[in-house]
Amino acid sequence: MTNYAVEVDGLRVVRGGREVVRGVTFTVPRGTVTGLLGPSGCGKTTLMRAVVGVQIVAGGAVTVLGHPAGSPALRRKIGYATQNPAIYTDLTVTEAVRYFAAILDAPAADVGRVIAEVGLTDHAHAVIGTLSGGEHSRANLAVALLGRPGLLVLDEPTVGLDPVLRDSLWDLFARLARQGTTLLVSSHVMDEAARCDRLLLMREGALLADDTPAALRDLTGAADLEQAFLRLIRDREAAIS
Ligand SMILES: Nc1ncnc2c1ncn2[C@@H]1O[C@H](COP(=O)(O)OP(=O)(O)OP(=O)(O)O)[C@@H](O)[C@H]1O
Repeated sequence: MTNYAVEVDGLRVVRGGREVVRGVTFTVPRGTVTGLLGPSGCGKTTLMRAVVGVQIVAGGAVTVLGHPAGSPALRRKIGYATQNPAIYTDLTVTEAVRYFAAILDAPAADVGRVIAEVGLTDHAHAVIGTLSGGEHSRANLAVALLGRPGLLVLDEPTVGLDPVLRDSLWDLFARLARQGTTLLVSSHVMDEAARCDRLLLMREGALLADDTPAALRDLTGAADLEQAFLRLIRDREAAIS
């Protein structure tokens, strides 16, 4: 068994006639939280879609938990929470999570567990359409946790959450990683980068860096990761011109 949950080699993706992922290569070690960071439109969602196996790719290879991305063998091994919650708004949180648990063949006890893990126990019987944006996206995240998938791919799971909730979700991600789950989490909030074991910094469809937060600070001499990212961009642009 390889030590990597995700292996991406020379991935290229064309969308709307434009190459939006341009020959990206990286690995994600098992049992870690890897942050995928970069400005809006840099290709984070597209890269995640390729890992989940729902993106047509123009070139390269994506291997997930030892199988080619999109293989039927991976169907229950990946939890994917998209940016736009895909959960029925006319059901209660418990009804919706129970519905997906049945589809995924997840144990019945998982329903209460995942609702508690995203901090929605007090809203378990609220209709999803009446929840706030942050609660709605946490209900969506709960579905991704069903069945304890080996890989969680979470697209901006903390958008719209207050700092306390964001902090508790990052605690949850770290706890899941300690239990052996691998997490690939996108964000464009740089202060969340410090909570990751490894960072993939993306810009304009290419990877600027693939390292630990500490190594990125050392490499750039920057005090915080936002500055480190800006310095990497500046150095890259200076090298090109
Ligand atoms: N369905 C689509 N058709 C054509 N182009 C698309 C499509 N979806 C995304 N793109 C383009 O692909 C590029 C990468 O988009 P992507 O959604 O992967 O970026 P992102 O980094 O996730 O952005 P954000 O942080 O805003 O979600 C963008 O230039 C976007 O305009």
